[in-house]
Parts: sequence; C-alpha cells; structure tokens
Amino acid sequence: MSPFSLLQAGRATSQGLLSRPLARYLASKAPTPKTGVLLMNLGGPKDEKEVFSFLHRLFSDPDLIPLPFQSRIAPWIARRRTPQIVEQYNAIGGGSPILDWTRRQGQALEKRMDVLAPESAPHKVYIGMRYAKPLTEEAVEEMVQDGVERAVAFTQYPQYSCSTTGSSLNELRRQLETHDPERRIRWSILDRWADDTGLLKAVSKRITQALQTYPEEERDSVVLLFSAHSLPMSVVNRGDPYPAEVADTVAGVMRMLGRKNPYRLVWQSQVGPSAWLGAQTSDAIKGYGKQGIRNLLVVPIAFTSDHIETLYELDLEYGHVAKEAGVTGYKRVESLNDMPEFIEGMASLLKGHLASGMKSTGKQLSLQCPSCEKDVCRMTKNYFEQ
Ligand SMILES: C=CC1=C(C)c2cc3[nH]c(cc4nc(cc5[nH]c(cc1n2)c(C)c5CCC(=O)O)C(CCC(=O)O)=C4C)c(C)c3C=C
Ligand SMILES: [Fe+2]
Ligand SMILES: [Fe+2]
Repeated sequence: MSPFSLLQAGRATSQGLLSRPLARYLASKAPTPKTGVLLMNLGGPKDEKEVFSFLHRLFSDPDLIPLPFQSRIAPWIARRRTPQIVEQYNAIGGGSPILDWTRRQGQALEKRMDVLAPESAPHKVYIGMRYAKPLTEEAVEEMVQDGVERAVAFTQYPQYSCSTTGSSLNELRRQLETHDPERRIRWSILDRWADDTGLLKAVSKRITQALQTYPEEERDSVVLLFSAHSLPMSVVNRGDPYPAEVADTVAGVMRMLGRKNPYRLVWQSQVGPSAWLGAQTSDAIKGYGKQGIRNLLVVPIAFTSDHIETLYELDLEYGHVAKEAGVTGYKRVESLNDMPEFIEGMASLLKGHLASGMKSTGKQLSLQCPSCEKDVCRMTKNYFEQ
C-alpha cells in the first residue's frame, strides 16, 4: 500500500476528517510524492447544507453559464433552485456520492500506479472539484505544501467541453497563479480520452453484464440508449467538441461490444429555458414506449461515477417516465465507479501519458479549448504551454 494511502486522512482537511494542524503534521511525515495526480471533476454537495453553496459556485461560473450581472444573479438563482435540488439529493440518500467514488478511484489508482510505473512513484492523488469541497484551491495548496514538482491534471470528464474540463483548467491556472507564483510544479494535462481503450472496455463490460439480466431470447433486441449530459445550443453552435467526442465514445463502445443491438445517443439534464442539445433522454423513452419497445438499457456515457444525474434523473425520474410509457424492461447500466477494469484503464492511460514525457498527449492536444475564443481560455493555454 502506498504511504499516501495510509495518510489518506492527511489530505482530507477539507472533508472534515481531521483537524487541519493534525492533517498537516501527518502530511509532513509522508515522503515527497514524485508525481502528483490531480483528479478534476464537477463535485457535488455532501449533504443538504452544502446544496446552496454548490449551486452558488456553479451559477457563478461564466465558463459553465455566462449570465448578465453574474455575481448578483447567481446567488438568486441558487437560492430559488435549492429547495428542489435538496429534495432530489434527499431522494438519493441526502447528498452526492461523487466525492466518495472519486476518492475510491483515486486510492485504487495510486496503488496501481506505484506498481505499474515505479519510475514515477511514489504517486499521490489529489482531488480538485470545481463547485464543491475539496475545491481546486484546496488541492493546489496541498500539492504546494507537499513539495510536488511534477503533476498531471487528469480530468475525469472523458470528453472535452469548454464548460467542464475547460472550466476546471481555467480555475487550476488561476489557483496556481496565486499559490504557486514561482511555478515550482511542472504540469501537464491529461484530457480528451473519449476513445481510450480502457474506458471503452469498461463500459462494454458493464453493458454485457446488464444485457445478461434480460431473457436470452430478448437480448439482441434490447435498445441501448446512450445518455450524456446535454449542452446549451449556444455552446454547441460555437463548436464545442463535446458532442462529437461523446459520439466517438459511443461508436468505440459499439465496435468493442461487437453486437448488433439497436442503439441511439440522447441527452439529459437540460437546465433552464434556453435551447439545449436534443433529443432529450426522457422524450426518447416516451417515443420508444409509443413504438411498443419494452426493453431499454440506458448507458450513462459521459459520467464516470454515480451522482444526482444517474441516481435521481436516470433511475428515479426517467424510471417513472418509462413506467408511464409502458417500457417495462427499462434498466440502467451500472456506473463505472471503482470497477477494476476502469481503474486499470485509468492507470494505463496515466502511465502512457507519463511515459510520453509529461507533455500533453499530442494526439488530441487539449489546451486549445478548441471551441472558444475566450481570453480566459487563451490565458490558460499560454500558461500550461510555457
Ligand atoms: C459531462 C458532464 C457534464 C456536462 C457537459 C455538464 C454541463 C452543464 N451542466 C450545467 C448545469 C448543472 N449541472 C448540474 C449537475 C451536474 N452536472 C454534471 C456534469 C456535467 N455538466 C454532474 C456530474 C452533475 C451532478 C453533480 C453531483 O450530483 O455530484 C447542476 C446541479 C443540479 C441541478 O441544479 O440540476 C446544474 C445546475 C450546465 C448549465 C452545463 C452546460 C453548460
Ligand atoms: Fe474555452
Ligand atoms: Fe451539469
């Protein structure tokens, strides 16, 4: 076991497991990690008390939702939305499991990397969420304090969007400018892994496992409904690569599966009145119901772990839609979470990245934020390319 796993609590100051001084003391006793790996994700409230602050940060982010008078409007929207979202989190156990899953993924990844890539060991995984604790800032502070010299920003969104990975990278750059002004940490970016073999294998295995639960004679006709978080059409229209990269993952999974099941890519989690990319997952379910299709297997294809969008929206909300529509064989593929094949995939992706000399992956160089011309993204590109 990695020495850092033993000191797991030491990195958990923001998660309230230990007092900050004790955590600092424990961290000071650990060896300096040779490689720091920052897992970046959206984050979620751990309980209902955190829902407002989570939504407040989210609606304050112009990379996700540009709003007029953002700093004044964001708390207002967050306050209005909080009761409804608290109810949704309560329906799935009171909070988002995204941090628990990310921690488990991180621990398993750290352990596997120390074996798989001894040349870059010891590895230490940090977690930087965009809108909930532990925030990017806390992770960066800890990395600086640990004396990390080489680090990989490893986004947990396999497909690139300026509103997700782009936003996390912009935030990382801002935090580094404050907390590491001398640029002691050498960074590289690991993102745009939509077609990564490990990812495709893990999703394919999940689908195969789920298909086994249907009667054998019905298995080939089960409709595979790949569902990804939607994007506002304004973001799609400026050329955000996310829809194409999601489609790439779907095509790769279907190739790897080697099955002839009917399949379709649909979009969920639209927010607010503006136009979003469709077709909506819920409309597709209703449509299949009307056609008399009974067996629908939903595959979350842009999330790597469980949270409100899988547990509430896909399972509860759309489970109800399916029931109303007569889709009696509506099921959802289990999320990747800490599936060993997925961890193995993450580890070999990371190992390959490190072996490439810690430069950005090259094949799909991330840092161009390909869709947008925002100054903030250009600044981030310049920062990491130096
Ligand atoms: C691929 C992942 C995601 C994309 C793309 C994405 C775009 C996006 N999201 C919003 C607004 C909200 N998203 C919310 C929750 C949420 N979003 C993602 C992922 C992506 N978002 C996740 C994993 C979660 C769940 C967090 C958790 O439970 O841990 C929410 C909060 C819930 C709600 O109020 O409905 C909002 C709001 C926009 C506007 C957007 C694209 C620009
Ligand atoms: Fe951008
Ligand atoms: Fe979202």
